[in-house]
Amino acid sequence: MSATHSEIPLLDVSLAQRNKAAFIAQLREMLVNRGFVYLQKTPVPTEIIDKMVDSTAKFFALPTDAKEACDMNYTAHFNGYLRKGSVENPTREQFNYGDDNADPLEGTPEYHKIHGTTPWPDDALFPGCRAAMREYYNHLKNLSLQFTEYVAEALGLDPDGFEPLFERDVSRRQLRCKLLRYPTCPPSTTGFVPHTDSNFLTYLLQASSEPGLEIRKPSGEWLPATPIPGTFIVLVGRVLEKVTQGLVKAPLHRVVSPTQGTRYSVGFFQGVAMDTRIAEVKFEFPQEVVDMKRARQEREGDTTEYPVTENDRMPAGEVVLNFKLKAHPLVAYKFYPTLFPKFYPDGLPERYASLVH
Ligand SMILES: O=C(O)CCC(=O)C(=O)O
Ligand SMILES: [Fe+2]
Repeated sequence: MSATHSEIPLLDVSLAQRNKAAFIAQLREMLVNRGFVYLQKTPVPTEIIDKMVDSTAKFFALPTDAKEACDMNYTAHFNGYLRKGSVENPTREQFNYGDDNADPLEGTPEYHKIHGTTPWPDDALFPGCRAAMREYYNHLKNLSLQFTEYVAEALGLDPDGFEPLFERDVSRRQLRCKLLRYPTCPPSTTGFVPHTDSNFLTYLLQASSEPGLEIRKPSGEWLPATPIPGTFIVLVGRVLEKVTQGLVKAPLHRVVSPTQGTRYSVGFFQGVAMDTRIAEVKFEFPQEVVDMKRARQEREGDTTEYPVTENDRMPAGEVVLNFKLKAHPLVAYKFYPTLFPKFYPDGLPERYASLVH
């Protein structure tokens, strides 16, 4: 079943230049009432998107040993290739990359190591891979900087209202690109389990025509997030939900594997500064927006509260690192020896022992 047009909130980003007030009003309605938006007519040029779509398929088509030469377990930074077969990725393959000029600064806390270089494929095997992906990253970075201002305005803050959450040095922002490949599977095979994103905002490019992404509606039904060429789906993450006390909600979403063809997607994940402690950041939102939230909560019977948790008192980078160390035992073993025993008191799980080298 495909989604009806009215269920897909399409936002024309070029409207911001022509009629800012109308644009902000539309964005506010979409953010508060849905938690996701399809952006169309963004400043990201079509040829940059096309090149990224092409590069994504080409990366995964590399021989296995070329992909494994970029294994995520070769660096401390959770960038690189992740073969299928792990608990979080039973069927899909993944490649993560971040900023190439981002190795941790001397004397910073250990969790600053989450930010760093990427093991790229050999340029002789895939000429131009890194350049095309870097170009896409830079465009998405600019989009995220601009869109964050729009989100602040839509929620009644000044355009730079969310700045206290982010790294002051724009070159050290917590941004990561994640390429995904979902192969053909039997009907109803999970490609990625239902989850909410943990970050601030996610900008998702569906890089093929195969369906599969679904977003849960408040009624509990799953809405197919049909791929629409030239659009990015922006999903609210849990940090944004938390710092707005639920003015905007992080939508639950999942991927059902394709039953024919191959599905590709590219997520661009925007996180807050590594040293930000969510509990220490406070915003004042106008009554008008708070009233929209109340109306939505009443409609949906939503009584969620947002108490301060232990994680909210910790630096955001430490929260991310703890989560990643649980998912990547070999990286914990090789690069975080002082933290390793806390997460793996019985040592490295058996199936990883053969991979230590
Ligand atoms: O592949 C997709 O379209 C979505 C992936 C996703 O939700 C995620 O990796 O967080
Ligand atoms: Fe997600």
